[in-house]
Order: sequence, then structure tokens, then C-alpha cells
Amino acid sequence: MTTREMTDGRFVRQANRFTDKITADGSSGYPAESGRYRLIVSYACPWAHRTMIVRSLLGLKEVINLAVVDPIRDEKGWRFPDRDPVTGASFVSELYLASDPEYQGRYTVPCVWDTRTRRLVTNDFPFITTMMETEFTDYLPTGAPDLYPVELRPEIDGLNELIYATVNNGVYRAGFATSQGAYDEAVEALFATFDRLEERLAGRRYLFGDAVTESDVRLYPTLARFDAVYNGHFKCNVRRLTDYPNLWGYARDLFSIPAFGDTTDFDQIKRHYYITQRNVNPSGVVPKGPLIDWSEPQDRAALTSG
Ligand SMILES: N[C@@H](CCC(=O)N[C@@H](CS)C(=O)NCC(=O)O)C(=O)O
Repeated sequence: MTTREMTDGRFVRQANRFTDKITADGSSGYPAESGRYRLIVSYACPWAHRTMIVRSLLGLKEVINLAVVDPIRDEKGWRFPDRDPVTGASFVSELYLASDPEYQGRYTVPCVWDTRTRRLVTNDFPFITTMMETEFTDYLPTGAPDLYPVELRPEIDGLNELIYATVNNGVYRAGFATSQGAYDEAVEALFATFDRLEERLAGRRYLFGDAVTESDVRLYPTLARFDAVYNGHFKCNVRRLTDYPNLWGYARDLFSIPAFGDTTDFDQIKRHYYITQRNVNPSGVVPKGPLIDWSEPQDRAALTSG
């Protein structure tokens, strides 16, 4: 967050600067190719988390390579644990400035680096996942799931907008609010959506029925961070995730899928938020709890139809 992103006590997220697209036919100048693009992520970051989940669910691990930054960020921004062997960068900022020397925004993850032209293609997180789903189809192994089925796209996009505004970004709007009004507005909208989703998930295993879609991928990273971080650190404490039987069972059901569970690192998540965001937590002390068992059994498979 920068002071430029605060208006009347409200957090208004910066626009994404790099918005080129990788396309299957190469018409954008960035053709989908195996081994060409490097996805830069942090395990702590929810926007990056969704890109790792999709890469893994789709079986694109050999096609799109991955670089992971340290969870703790200081004034120099995200840092690679060692100099990144592929890009040669020690900090994510170097990739942004190599692509646009005038760049003045935050140096954010996720972003995608093109090893051929040696510049960033995109940091436009909403499109990184759908790009993998729609433009890398030639590289998908047989049996890869369709996370963004054509006939459901309008409905998925609609639900994603609500999830983004009130949940994914809603927790940040609550946590970064510097006025009571801005905080109240964000928290009320967040829990209103949780109530709606709780109801929606009473009769279906996933948000769109029997199969995981892009909407589940987008909701999950916020749920995974909810009780561990957002409940305390961002004051989203009207209820806990564990107070919602359906949402909590659904979150555990997703966690049991390796693409979700293996990309969820609670330790890095907690350390990142509590240590890095000193505007919210000046001492940098990381809380011990809460003690939550994400492996507790659930019976969501019984909701599958047919
Ligand atoms: N690209 C978006 C979302 C991605 C994002 O905010 N990522 C965070 C981590 S969760 C980040 O990289 N922050 C770097 C910073 O604030 O300096 C943005 O610009 O707000």
C-alpha cells in the first residue's frame, strides 16, 4: 500500500501497469510456448497463490516455470532468496525497472517475465489465471480440468467480481481502512458475501456444482488466510471461517486437493503479513495461534450429484 492508494480513509488498489497478454496464436507478440515464461510468486500473497493453484491443477508445471520470493519484504520490496538464475535479478523491482525504467508503482507479485524479450508481460493478476486456462490449451495434459468452461464464463465472471470486491480485496479494504466508515463498509460487505456463499455451498460441493472452477480458485486463497491473518490482523472478526460449517468444510475439501494444499504455507503467510505490514502491526510480533486443523475430515463429496 502507498499513500497514493488511500482516499478518505479508503484503500483503492493501484491499477496494474503491465497488461500484455500471452496468446495461443501469438497475435499479441507473446505466443504461448513451453519453458519461455517465468511466473514470479510469493507463497504469502493471495493473488500469487491463485496462479500457483491453476498452474498445478492444469498440469502446467513443466510448461511455465516458477520463481518464489522470500515471504518478508522490506523497503527494497520482494527479494529472491538467491539471485534468480533465470532472470538474474535479486529483487523483483529489477524486473519492473528493466521493463519500464519510469515505473513508479509498487513492485508486485504475481508477475510474468518473458525470458525471450527479457521484460515483464503482465502483472495483471485477474488475467494470469484465465490466460493459463484459455491460451495454453495446446500444452495441457490429457484429463486436465476445464476451470473456465465457456458456457459458465458469464456466471463465473459475475461471481468473481463479487468475490474480488467484497472478499479478496474486501479484507484489504477492511485492514487498511483509516476511517471507521471505510472499515464498517468493507466488513459489512465481506460478511454479507460470506453469508451468501455459506448458503450457496449448502447444496453444492463447489461454487458451480461438482467441479472446481476459476471461482473456487479465487475464493480459496482468502479463506486459507482468513482465521490465521485477516481475522486478527485486518480486524475481519465478526465471525471466523470456522464458524461457517459449509464454507469451512468447503475450504478443507479444497485444501485436501494437492494443488491447493501443497501451495498453502501458513507459516510464510503469517510471517509475511505480521512482519511486513508494519503500518498495521508496528511491533512485527507474529501471533502463535489460532490452532486450526485443516485436515479435519469433511463429507463434501456427498454433495456430488449423480
Ligand atoms: N497487482 C496488484 C495485486 C498484487 C499485489 O498487491 N501483490 C502484493 C502482495 S499480496 C505485492 O506484491 N505487494 C508489493 C508491495 O506492496 O510493495 C496490485 O498492484 O495491487
